[in-house]
Amino acid sequence: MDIKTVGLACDHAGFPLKKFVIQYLEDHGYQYKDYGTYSDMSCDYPDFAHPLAEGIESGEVYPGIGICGSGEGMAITLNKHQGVRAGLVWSPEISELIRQHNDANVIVLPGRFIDNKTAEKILDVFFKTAFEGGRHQRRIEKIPVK
Ligand SMILES: O=C(CO)[C@H](O)[C@H](O)[C@H](O)COP(=O)(O)O
Repeated sequence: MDIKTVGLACDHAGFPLKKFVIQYLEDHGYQYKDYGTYSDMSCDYPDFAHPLAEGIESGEVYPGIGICGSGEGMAITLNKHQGVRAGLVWSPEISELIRQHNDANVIVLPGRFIDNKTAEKILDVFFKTAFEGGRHQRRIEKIPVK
């Protein structure tokens, strides 16, 4: 994938894993923009998911990484935006598939259910995997609500 500035968003439950992800991005030389939250104080994931989605839709960031406890709240909110294809990922295999088949522009991680090592493997695969196009292009074109 053609990485520009990586967009980040999390809630309090995703904050510990986001700190690890930021270190990962810095270690690999990736630029990033962090839409918050910036601590583990209890907060509401939509307040950070919507700004990330808007950053994806405007082209300010690509790709995005969303993190909350289960990943579900982030994924549900991000996918309300027509320009976002966010995939919830818990294994490297799913990470590969959301790029190959779904051309996901945001990866969502369940911060309370994966460890740092697994997150690292998931991100390695996400960043290096290309969209396959073909039949999958036809399918993603049918996703937006007319
Ligand atoms: O959105 C979620 C669940 O679908 C996330 O996992 C949240 O991080 C979680 O709900 C936060 O829970 P908490 O009890 O308020 O810490």
